[in-house]
Amino acid sequence: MRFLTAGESHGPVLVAIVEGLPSGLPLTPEDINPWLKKRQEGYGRGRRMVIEADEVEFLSGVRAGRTTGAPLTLAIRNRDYRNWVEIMDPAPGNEPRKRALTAARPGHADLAGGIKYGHKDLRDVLERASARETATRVAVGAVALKLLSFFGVEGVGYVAGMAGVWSRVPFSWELKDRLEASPVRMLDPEAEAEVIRRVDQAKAEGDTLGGVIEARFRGLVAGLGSHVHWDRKLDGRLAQMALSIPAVKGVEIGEAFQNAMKRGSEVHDPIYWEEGRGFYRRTNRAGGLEGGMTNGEELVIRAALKPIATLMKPLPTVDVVTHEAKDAALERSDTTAVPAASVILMALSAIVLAQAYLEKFGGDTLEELVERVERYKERVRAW
Ligand SMILES: Cc1cc2nc3c(=O)[nH]c(=O)nc-3n(C[C@H](O)[C@H](O)[C@H](O)COP(=O)(O)O)c2cc1C
Ligand SMILES: C=C(O[C@@H]1CC(C(=O)O)=C[C@@H](OP(=O)(O)O)[C@H]1O)C(=O)O
Repeated sequence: MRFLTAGESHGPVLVAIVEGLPSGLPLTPEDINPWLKKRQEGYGRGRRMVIEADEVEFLSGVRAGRTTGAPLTLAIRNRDYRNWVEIMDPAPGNEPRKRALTAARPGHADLAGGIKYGHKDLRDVLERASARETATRVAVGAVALKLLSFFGVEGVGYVAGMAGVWSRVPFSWELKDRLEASPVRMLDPEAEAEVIRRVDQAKAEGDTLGGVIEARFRGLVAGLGSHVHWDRKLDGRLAQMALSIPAVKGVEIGEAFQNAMKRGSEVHDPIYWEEGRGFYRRTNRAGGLEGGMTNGEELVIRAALKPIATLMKPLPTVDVVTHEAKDAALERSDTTAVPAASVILMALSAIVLAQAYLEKFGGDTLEELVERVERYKERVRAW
């Protein structure tokens, strides 16, 4: 399964084309829209999220509520486009550019993208660098998650810490639904209250915030990915996907950074076996991955998000046209997007996992795939 996305942040529409899905997968917008909504939410988001109400349209690949096996085209319209029609017009003209951006924002793609593609109006960079693009990828992730549900796999994304405050309530699947009621996708009400206070404070001071997000999957079979070649290692593939989320600068599988400072005897998860259950662990410090493969335990991936780049109290920069020292450009912006990013991390990880299932089990129809996964599960239980 492969996919491409296209679309600008303030253009008419965002699209994704997904190729390689099996036929027969039940799929309706209701499988996708709740995830798009969650991606828009979270305390600290800016005014853009009040304008948008993301909903997916199927432009190809689905008939009568099931995938056909043909490329699936997902489209999400930008409601904000009506305010940008002239500025985004593809026709020649629009010179001098309206709302041109020339004071490159430190931390955003503006300067490097401008140099690389030769744009002195840095809006030509911003429009595609914007995390708006993640709406389409989350839509693809929701399709992946739907596919995974037929293999008994479930995923969740939440915030481990943000604004300098860690959640002290460890994640458990029984508490999962509580996340939907938390404006910061945290399980710890005390931490949540303190985060909200700090977001308000940062906003009032024209500043921004980052955090640490976590995604988990349960129900995965052992043996997804492979140890035999670098580009088939699942940890590497998950990390690449995670690092492609705008503002993500660090990735951790399991308790990687804590483990690095301990002895092997304190870190590695002893192996046990039980009739009817097969191999299992009583601890999961490895985060469900060994040798670039799932080991049958829960998959745990964490990622670090830097604070948002656009500051309302701007940092010093240089104008790319005049070379004058200036304050960085002010654009409407989020104060923080950590809760949204946790949903993105889960959805994008689901894409990598769905790809790994499709590679291992093949099959052109959902029925074939499910049959093969079930047979493999039985074999592994008895192995
Ligand atoms: C959901 C989400 C929303 C974001 N919103 C903003 C924003 O409003 N303003 C901003 O400057 N950066 C925002 N970012 C981060 C920028 O997109 C990102 O920093 C930029 O593209 C540069 O890429 P890099 O940080 O990965 O180097 C957001 C990121 C995510 C994941
Ligand atoms: C639009 C989204 O996020 C945007 C990501 C973003 C950035 O620079 O990455 C900047 C802001 O864009 P705007 O100037 O239009 O408000 C965010 O709102 C979204 O997540 O759907």
